[in-house]
Amino acid sequence: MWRRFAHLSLSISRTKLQSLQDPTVLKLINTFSSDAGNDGVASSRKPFITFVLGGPGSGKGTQCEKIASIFGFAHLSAGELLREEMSSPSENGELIRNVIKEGKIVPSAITISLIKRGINSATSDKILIDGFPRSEENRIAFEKIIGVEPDLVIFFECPEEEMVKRILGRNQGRIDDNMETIRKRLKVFEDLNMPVVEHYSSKGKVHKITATGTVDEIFERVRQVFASLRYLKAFLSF
Ligand SMILES: Nc1ncnc2c1ncn2[C@@H]1O[C@H](COP(=O)(O)OP(=O)(O)O)[C@@H](O)[C@H]1O
Ligand SMILES: Nc1ccn([C@@H]2O[C@H](COP(=O)(O)OP(=O)(O)O)[C@@H](O)[C@H]2O)c(=O)n1
Ligand SMILES: [Mg+2]
Repeated sequence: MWRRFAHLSLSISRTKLQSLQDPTVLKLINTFSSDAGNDGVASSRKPFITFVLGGPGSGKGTQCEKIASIFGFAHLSAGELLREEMSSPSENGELIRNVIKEGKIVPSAITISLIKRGINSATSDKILIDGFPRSEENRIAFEKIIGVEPDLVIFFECPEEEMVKRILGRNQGRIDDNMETIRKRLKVFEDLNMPVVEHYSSKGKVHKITATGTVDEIFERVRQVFASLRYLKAFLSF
């Protein structure tokens, strides 16, 4: 069982922290103080899990790399893990290829087993899970198998035409970066991924980031969210 993540070995009192009146900090105090321990991953300590969501091409991967390098998070991209699995001699390779080519969602059991392996081998207990959960089915299966909810959800909001422009300029040779698959991915995003964003919004876990502008302008918005985590960390021993 994971130990309480920030098991209240506070250097100052909870009351004093709450007197700071910063809504992000208050939300995180509640998050850190709740015991969501489970045996879903093989760590004695519950990792701090951030889901990073947004439409295809909204800049999730780009921003995650910066968050990882500046704030010391491990970055697990669900799409990247699936592409690696697809290219390895895996029994699921053909299935994954067909699903990705169609812009659909790979069965949760496959994706979650890759994520679980990633969490277990991560060198940081702060984890970014990029591009997951992509559907309510993904979300419910993760919460059941891993046994925790995310501590934080970042949602990149970006207009469709900007996402399409970025994907078409990405040039990574991906089998799904063509106009026919992009259309399907945008529809899957609206139909299946937005309900996940709405679910976590209703739980007060979502930080919505306007994902237009330069990479650095967007990162400045992201940085503020993570800077408040770091600020909180100064008061908590974890
Ligand atoms: N703010 C931005 N402005 C212009 N291009 C961007 C921006 N952020 C990312 N890109 C580029 O857009 C493409 C998609 O970004 P990526 O991070 O792969 O998005 P996602 O992971 O959400 O699909 C990449 O080629 C990336 O370099
Ligand atoms: N949780 C996930 C994540 C990705 N995928 C598949 O992998 C594809 C690429 O995901 P990705 O996250 O790399 O794509 P981008 O949003 O980064 O462009 C998706 O369109 C899905 O087909 C999935 O099935 N389940
Ligand atoms: Mg990506």
